[in-house]
Amino acid sequence: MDPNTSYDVLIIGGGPGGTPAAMALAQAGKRVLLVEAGHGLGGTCLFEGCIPSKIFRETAAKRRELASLGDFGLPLPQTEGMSVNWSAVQTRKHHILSGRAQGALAKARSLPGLDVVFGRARLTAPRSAVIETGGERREVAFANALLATGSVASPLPIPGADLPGVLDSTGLIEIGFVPKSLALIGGGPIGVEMAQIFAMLGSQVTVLEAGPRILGPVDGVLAGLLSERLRGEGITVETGVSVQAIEGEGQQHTVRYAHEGQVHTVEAQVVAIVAGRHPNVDGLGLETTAVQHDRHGVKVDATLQTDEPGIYATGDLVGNPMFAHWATAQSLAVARHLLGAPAAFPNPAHNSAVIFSYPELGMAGLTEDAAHAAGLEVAVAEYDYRIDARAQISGDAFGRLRLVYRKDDRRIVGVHALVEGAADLMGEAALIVRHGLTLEQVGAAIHPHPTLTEAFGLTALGAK
Ligand SMILES: Cc1cc2nc3c(=O)[nH]c(=O)nc-3n(C[C@H](O)[C@H](O)[C@H](O)COP(=O)(O)OP(=O)(O)OC[C@H]3O[C@@H](n4cnc5c(N)ncnc54)[C@H](O)[C@@H]3O)c2cc1C
Ligand SMILES: NC(=O)c1ccc[n+]([C@@H]2O[C@H](COP(=O)([O-])OP(=O)(O)OC[C@H]3O[C@@H](n4cnc5c(N)ncnc54)[C@H](O)[C@@H]3O)[C@@H](O)[C@H]2O)c1
Repeated sequence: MDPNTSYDVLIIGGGPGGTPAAMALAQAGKRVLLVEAGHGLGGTCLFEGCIPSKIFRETAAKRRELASLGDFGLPLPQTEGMSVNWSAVQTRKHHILSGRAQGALAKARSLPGLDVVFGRARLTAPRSAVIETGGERREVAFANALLATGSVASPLPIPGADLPGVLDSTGLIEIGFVPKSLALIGGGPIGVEMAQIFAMLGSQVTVLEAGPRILGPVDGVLAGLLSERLRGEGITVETGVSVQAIEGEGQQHTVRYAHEGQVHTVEAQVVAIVAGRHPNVDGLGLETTAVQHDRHGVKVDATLQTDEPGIYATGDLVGNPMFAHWATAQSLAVARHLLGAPAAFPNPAHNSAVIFSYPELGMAGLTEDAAHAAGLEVAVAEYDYRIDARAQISGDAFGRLRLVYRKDDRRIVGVHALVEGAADLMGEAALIVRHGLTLEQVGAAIHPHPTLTEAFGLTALGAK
């Protein structure tokens, strides 16, 4: 075999589902080809998702903080209606993104066994692929492949969805101004995060959600509290709607939707469709292999192997859950598996995540509903962050902690926290559910005072 065109492992997609496996396999001595269609390593998470959206949130949160400084004995003049230098925010974003992409590429290029190629890969048979870069074509053979091409925004089949001024989440990440008004179609993690970011920056925001509530799969009590918070901050949240059409052009749009049998309209300068994402299989050449997929994702077994022996898939391409850290955990597990090492494939019952709403909503393990659906007999111990010392000191004593535990052995199977700072509580939460700690074990740990994490011990000790 030609060593220039033949690889131990071909990895398609340089996001969190592809790059970690590429590096781990190359570090272990495998000859690996990593192909990325974009212009840098990092995927949706780095260029259009996790990182840029949190960069925007940081600016929005700082603006909000400045506006509340008077409550902390620091009255500043003219914080009300403070303008936002949006081009400076976008420049800061580009700076962070390019620095991170350069760092990832430098690390990848330092590994002798790893070839990184920027181009589009397409499978041509179960053990071969073609890579197209500009006008050039290169054919490669491989022993194993990992497909990690992620997901793309799902379009809405309604009139006006393809109007030039109607954006998806990538369009919002690239937007050149803070809109006066913004209508978001979809109240999932993207809709909620964007709603609060732009509302904090001064936009008049409407969220139109088809389901009975925003953030359908998360803890219902916390989603309800967050929904109240959004409404209290002037965001219009409509649930149970059926969006019918988008009209308008340039800077003025009208969204028509039905709600409880009545037709309503909302006017907005910018409309964004953020109604879910689906696996990115287009042009991947899956039809030349036995790999099977449907609209939810590529079919895989417990070792993330597809129906084509030797070809694996990870991350958003496999479907829900769609999180960067989940994609990375899968990627590293596939690498270990291919190296013949014991691999712990990630278990959804142990996943953790944070919705970067305001306040943050963190979750690890099962919700109460998911535990019941799994046939577990569970109870919930709750803590109200209004009485919490740290939350009171921070000036935002709002939110709830909910520990879902099994009634038989008092093991905690789910941790759900809505409080500003919840993101940093999820490390402990992930360990609690991953290792099945009991209420008594968590209660016995000494949590420092005054911190938000104290609530874990207090809630565990106070459970019936
Ligand atoms: C607005 C937004 C905010 C988000 N925020 C968070 C967050 O805060 N936390 C979190 O955990 N998750 C977040 N996510 C989800 C997260 O971005 C994804 O779950 C994660 O990026 C999935 O990683 P992946 O590697 O599977 O796919 P991707 O990151 O999408 O990477 C796939 C890569 O494959 C490349 N590719 C596609 N086709 C080909 C081809 N034929 N040849 C070569 N390369 C190809 C693409 O260019 C892309 O770089 C967010 C997503 C969005 C859209
Ligand atoms: N902080 C994070 O970890 C984070 C942040 C953003 C996105 N993400 C990930 O990215 C993925 C995509 O996020 P998303 O929010 O687009 O998807 P989602 O599928 O999680 O939510 C989409 C929402 O849109 C609603 N919807 C669907 N069709 C609709 C319609 N016609 N009209 C109105 N509402 C409609 C759905 O009911 C749902 O509530 C998610 O899987 C999520 O895990 C994660």
